[in-house]
Amino acid sequence: MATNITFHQGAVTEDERAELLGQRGATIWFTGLSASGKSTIASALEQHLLHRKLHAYRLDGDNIRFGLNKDLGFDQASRIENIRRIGEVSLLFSLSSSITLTAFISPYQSDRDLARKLHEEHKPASVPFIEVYVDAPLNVVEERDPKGLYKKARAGEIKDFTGISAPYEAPSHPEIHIRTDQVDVAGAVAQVVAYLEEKDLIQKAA
Ligand SMILES: Nc1ncnc2c1ncn2[C@@H]1O[C@H](COP(=O)(O)OS(=O)(=O)O)[C@@H](OP(=O)(O)O)[C@H]1O
Ligand SMILES: Nc1ncnc2c1ncn2[C@@H]1O[C@H](COP(=O)(O)OP(=O)(O)O)[C@@H](O)[C@H]1O
Repeated sequence: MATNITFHQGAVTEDERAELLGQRGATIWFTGLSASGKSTIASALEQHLLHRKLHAYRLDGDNIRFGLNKDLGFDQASRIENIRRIGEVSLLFSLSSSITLTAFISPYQSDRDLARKLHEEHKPASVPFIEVYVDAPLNVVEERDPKGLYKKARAGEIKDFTGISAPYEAPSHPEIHIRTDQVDVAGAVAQVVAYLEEKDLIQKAA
């Protein structure tokens, strides 16, 4: 049977992949308390990027904690392993030229730093890693409490709950700091898009 498939010699380099697909990957790592707005902002940003015809993909609890990481709970060791695996997966997505959005509490600075190191020390070329601190005070997220989890945590029905009975280490030097008690979702997305454009990670909108 005749085919018109053209075979190319040798493996595609990372530069060639970016050239062929018209975009480079990057990982945008959202971190913050439960109900701070990570998923809401990451979803809105994903939609925005897709409508600009950019490849973007969001990793969050729904597609990671119910699949790859369904063996993990919320004790410290499980959270460390959760974030370690997500760091590895996000690197692979970004190497495939996707703009990868991760939306996990990721409460420990050391774990976020490991994910960053994995991206930045990748050979032959580092992969951009953008830490986004989705920041809202505890009283605000407790007031939002969309899933009723803070109420349960206060009542002692959920143990090791971040912000109540488990720690959250706020990023000391995030690339982007979003105060979701002060900006709305559109404003938050605009903040990230402006950063991506300024760093030439995406082209400025026409
Ligand atoms: N003990 C405890 N502490 C914090 N969160 C809990 C807990 N138990 C369940 N949940 C729900 O799980 C979501 C957080 O999962 P993550 O994978 O983002 O957590 S972590 O990064 O491993 O810390 C978190 O979802 P988000 O609200 O989207 O952050 C909660 O809905
Ligand atoms: N500025 C804002 N940015 C993001 N979410 C907001 C904002 N203001 C209010 N919210 C609300 O807060 C909640 C955040 O929930 P979610 O995005 O699931 O948080 P997380 O993923 O951090 O747990 C949603 O109900 C959202 O509508």
